[in-house]
This record gives sequence, structure tokens and C-alpha cells, in this order.
Amino acid sequence: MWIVALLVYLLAVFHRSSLAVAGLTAAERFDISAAQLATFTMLQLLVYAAMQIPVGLLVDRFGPRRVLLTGALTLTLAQAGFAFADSYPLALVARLFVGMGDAMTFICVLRLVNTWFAPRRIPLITQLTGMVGQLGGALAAVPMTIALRELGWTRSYLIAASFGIVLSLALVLVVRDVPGGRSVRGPAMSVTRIRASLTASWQQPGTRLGFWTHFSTQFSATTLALLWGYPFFVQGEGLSDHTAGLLLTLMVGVMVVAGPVLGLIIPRHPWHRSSIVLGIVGSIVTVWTAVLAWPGEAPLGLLIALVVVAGIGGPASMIGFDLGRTSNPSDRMASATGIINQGGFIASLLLVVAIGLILDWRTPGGGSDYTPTAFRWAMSFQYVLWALGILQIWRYRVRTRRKIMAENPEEYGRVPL
Ligand SMILES: N[C@@H](Cc1c[nH]cn1)C(=O)NCC(=O)O
Repeated sequence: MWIVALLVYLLAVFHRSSLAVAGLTAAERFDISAAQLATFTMLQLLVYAAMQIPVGLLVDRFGPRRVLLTGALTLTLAQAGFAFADSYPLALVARLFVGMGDAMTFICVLRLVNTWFAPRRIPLITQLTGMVGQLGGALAAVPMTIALRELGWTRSYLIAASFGIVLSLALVLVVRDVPGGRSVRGPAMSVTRIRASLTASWQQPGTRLGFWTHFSTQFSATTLALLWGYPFFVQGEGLSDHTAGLLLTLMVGVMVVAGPVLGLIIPRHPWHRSSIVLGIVGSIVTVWTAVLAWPGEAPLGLLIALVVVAGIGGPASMIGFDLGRTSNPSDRMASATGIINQGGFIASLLLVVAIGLILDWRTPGGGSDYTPTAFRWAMSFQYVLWALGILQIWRYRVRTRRKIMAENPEEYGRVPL
């Protein structure tokens, strides 16, 4: 069941990333500018983030199996629509639905993991889930480039969409919500209930600690991977296309390796989760500072260090879900996960937009001939997000500990809270 659900998530990440290598082809096909191209990414991130809480509530109400199936079918239809889209507005609508279907997968997979695995295995399995999902991004790069070149736009995207049909069938046949039943339903959702569930989740300092953990750790890697990494390395740091591509691939590789390592460390040191997060964010800030402060182009070794620490931030964001898991009862788990999963995507969306705006502002004469100085300004926007994130992690870690001390003093320092 985990493998089938995991493959649906991998497919969602594949569809999410499948435009990254098709940028130039898309610009030609729809006759659009770079800003219009970036709108695809912004729209996807926006829809993804906006859907997290509704999807969390739907999972609590209708169970992960039904919601995951809806997500897989939405992705399939949206990607098929994208294959046939011949105008920019139609393509935007298709990407909007890709974002919607994508938003329905991860929360469902986490819910299934939380139901079917023993608690002590959950952190590792959660990390493995994130890790395998990221491979979808890597798979979208090379095979999609080859497919676009050899088969053309429509056939490439249709073939990508067709995997969804097979996986939807497997999902119907294999996945069960709970040991005793194929599908479960939670209590009906009145507006009052929804508000109560969300308020209860949000009032848990552990949920907010999870949200700010997710917010602070993953935006650097997500922004580099989905849009700005390639232009930053090529135009901002003077690397060749090939080296820029290798650096971004290395970042995915680091995510894949770091995920299970963190998954093994976290259950052994549950009391130090937020310290580990602060350490990782601190390393990301330090290496970015060295890159941005370097006079002229940064040496390749430093840029490698940058993608390594930024890559570790991806799996580190999963610690946010673990904090949510240990702070909420199971019937509120999906809505808490939905709240937490918004964090990194809101931060990434803000950064994607801010970088675009600052680049335009700092580029003399407009156009997309961005200078290294413009990139330095633009990438420095991350300090705003890091400062906010670190402050909030600190605040909510203090509150979480205070709450445990007040409610369960004998457990202080022993339980994974
Ligand atoms: N931070 C990611 C997952 C991840 C794991 N390793 C690297 N990144 C996340 O929040 N995922 C949610 C999703 O829908 O992908």
C-alpha cells in the first residue's frame, strides 16, 4: 500500500517539475515571455499552498484513499489537458489543475504512513517518502528532455499523463485507509466543526513549530529547483549550462541521501528536533552569506557547498510533519499536516515572486539580462524569510516546552514532543 501511494506522490512531483525542462519549448509553443513562463510556477505554488488546509480537512472527512484517488485522476486529466493546450490561457488552467491534483497527494500518503506503520518507524518512513518523491523531480528532467525532443509536446505530456491511469487502478485495488476497512469517513464537516478543528490544530504550539520549521528549511532548495537556480548559476555566477544543471542534480541527490539519515537521527533525538532544524537553517544562512559576500563569482567548491546545505533543507522540512504528528491527536492529523505543509510553499512562493521583482528592479534597462549584482540583491531577500522563520521557531519551541512542563512535567525531556 505504501509503495502504491508513494508512486502516486512520485508521479505528482514528476508532473509538478515537468515544466522546468520544457521552459524554452513552452515559451515557443505559447509565444510567451519569461515573466509569463514564471507565472506557471507561481500559479502552481499558489494553488498548492491554498489547497493544503481544504485537502487536510477532506482527508479527515473522506479518508486518504478517496482523496488520493481524486488527486491522481485530477493530475492525469490536467496533464492530458496540458498536452493538448494550444494557447497560454488554456495551459494556465491546465497547470492550475496540476497544482490542485499535486496538493492532494502528499498529505494522503503521510496519513497512510501514520496509520499503517509502527510509531517508532514513522520518522524514517516519512523521510523515505519525501526522498522517493524527490526522485520524481529528477525523473522529470532527463526523460522529459529526451521525450520532448524525440516525440514532441503532445505525445510527451500524454505519455506522462498515462502513468496516472495505471497508478489510479493500482490505488483502487491495493490501498486501504485502515486495517479494518477499505475506506473510512470522519464525522461530517459543519463550518463550526471545521473552524474548531483548524483552531485546535493551530493552537497547538507544536503545529506552529512544525509550520515554521517547514517554512524556514525548504524554500531555498525549492526556489532553486523550480525556477531561479539555473539562471542564478549561469547569469549570476558565470557557470556553464552544463555545470548549472549538474549542481541542481547534485542538490536532488543530497535530498535523497540526507532524507534517510535525518529519518534515523530524529527518532533517537526527538527532544532535539528544533535544535537540529536551527542548526540546518544556520548552515544554509552561513553558506548563502559566503556566496553572496564573495567578491565576484564564488568558487565552484562554495557553490557545491551551497547546493549541499540547501538540499539538506528539503528533508529537514519533514521534521515539521513529525512535530505536527506528536502534537495532535490522529483525527486532526491531516488538518495539522495541511497547515504545516503550507509553510514551505508559502515561503517559496514569496521568494519566487520577490526574486523576479527585485531582478527587474535592479536590472538596468529591463529585459532578462540579469547582472550578478541584481542576483545578489534578489537572493538577499531570503534573509527576510530566514529572520522571520528563526524567530518563530524559537518562540514556538519555548511555548511547546512550556506546555509540556505544565501538562506533563514527568515526561519532560523523555517523550517525542
Ligand atoms: N519538503 C518536501 C519534501 C521533501 C523531502 N525531501 C526533500 N523535500 C515537502 O514538503 N513535500 C510536500 C510535497 O508535496 O512534496
